[in-house]
Amino acid sequence: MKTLFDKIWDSHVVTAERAANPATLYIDLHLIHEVTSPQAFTVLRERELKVRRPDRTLATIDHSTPTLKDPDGEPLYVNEQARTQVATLLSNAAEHGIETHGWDSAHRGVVHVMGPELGAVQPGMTIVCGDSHTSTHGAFGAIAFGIGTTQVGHVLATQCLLMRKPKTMAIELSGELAEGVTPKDVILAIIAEIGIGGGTGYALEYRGDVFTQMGMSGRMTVCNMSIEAGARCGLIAPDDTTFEYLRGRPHAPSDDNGDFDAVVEGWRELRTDDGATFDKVVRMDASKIRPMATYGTHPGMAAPIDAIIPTSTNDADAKALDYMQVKAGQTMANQTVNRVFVGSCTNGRLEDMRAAANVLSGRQVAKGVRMIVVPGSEMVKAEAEAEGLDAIIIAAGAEWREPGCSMCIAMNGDKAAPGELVVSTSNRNFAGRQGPGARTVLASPETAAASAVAGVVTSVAGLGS
Ligand SMILES: CC(C)[C@H](C(=O)O)[C@@H](O)C(=O)O
Ligand code: SF4
Repeated sequence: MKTLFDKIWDSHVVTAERAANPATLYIDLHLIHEVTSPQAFTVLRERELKVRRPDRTLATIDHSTPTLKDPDGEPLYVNEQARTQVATLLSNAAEHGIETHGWDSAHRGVVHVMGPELGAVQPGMTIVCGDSHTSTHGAFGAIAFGIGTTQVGHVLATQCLLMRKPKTMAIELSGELAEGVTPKDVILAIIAEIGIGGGTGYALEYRGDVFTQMGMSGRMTVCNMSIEAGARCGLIAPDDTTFEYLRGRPHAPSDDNGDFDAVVEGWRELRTDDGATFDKVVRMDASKIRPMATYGTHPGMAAPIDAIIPTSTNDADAKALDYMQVKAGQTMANQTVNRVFVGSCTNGRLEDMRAAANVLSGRQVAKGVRMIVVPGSEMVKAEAEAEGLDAIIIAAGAEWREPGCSMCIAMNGDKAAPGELVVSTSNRNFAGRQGPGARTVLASPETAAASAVAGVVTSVAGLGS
């Protein structure tokens, strides 16, 4: 009897872990972007090595790409460094024959949005990327984790990675979600419960009806933030929702002649066997989860929007409250909002755009609030526009931008001013993440849009009708 994680791990071990030596793990898919790959390609060049499996490598540009273009359609780079970083990725990938989604691709986007959209991410795979939020892809029942630039080089050269096997942790949610509670609220509640170090050393498996009832978008939101609980990867067993999402996508197994269904039969084995044991089990009651917001400077400092901010028990937490200009005993509800960002690999998918547009429809962004909505990929942008979501968002007074990481990390110039409070659908609220001195409040797209309308932090319910 095995857990899902163990099944996938065992089927990818090339050489086993022995006392001093980590296991050698075969990697099925290597995603690359402009920030963490340049150095790795330089090393490859110095050693006169080739990319071992260009066909298992997929490149995109996302972090340093501007979300505004000039009237001629040329991207407005924030500086030369950003332009060079993007150009370097494009030339490295071309030189090594890697499928690349640059400015001219209808599939360009944040790496963790576009990879799944292409159907490149599949159940049972091992997936890496020089990016901590690679955990996102665990939503497909894959072992997916972030690696450093040195390891990016190793994988480019060998398609393998040295790694020690993590322990396994089940996160079991029972009961049903209350109305208005979203996948983002679920993962924020989980991180608030287990803490930002709670998952360290573990691979998480999210279990229970709450997750099986989520669409792929919601599952990706949850798995995306596994790393914020300290776990390098988090998985959800694949099921019909997963298989139907993948059917017909460009990189998925062909749907001709019943081929896809034959592959699905194998994928159905990818679940934790009844009676298999985890190293640790965390149980939570899903019905108690409420719309969440962060109040501090890490994602574990999260609570229901109208819950009292707890008194700090250590200096770091006290400093975080100071930075956020909030006090223990207050709530996040009704804190004045300056900016709203909807986007990122956590909440930049079509469902998230719909959620934001749904709240904004027939309403106006409050005076003094600047809201930008950034689709996670060109596909998300095109699909959202086909549904008319851009028109709703623009009519409400928000900006509709080009796809990319944007204000999630503020590397491309999209940032908040010092002291500004940003309600953001991204995954990290670290001090300065969205610009020096900027204060980030993590929340769902629904809460972000409602807060934009109200001008203060609020859930959708708080807007009234
Ligand atoms: C730039 C990249 C290495 C980084 C990551 O690893 O996650 C970024 O995507 C982030 O979200 O902080
Ligand atoms: S959207 Fe944010 S979290 Fe995701 S890859 Fe980009 S910078 Fe990292």
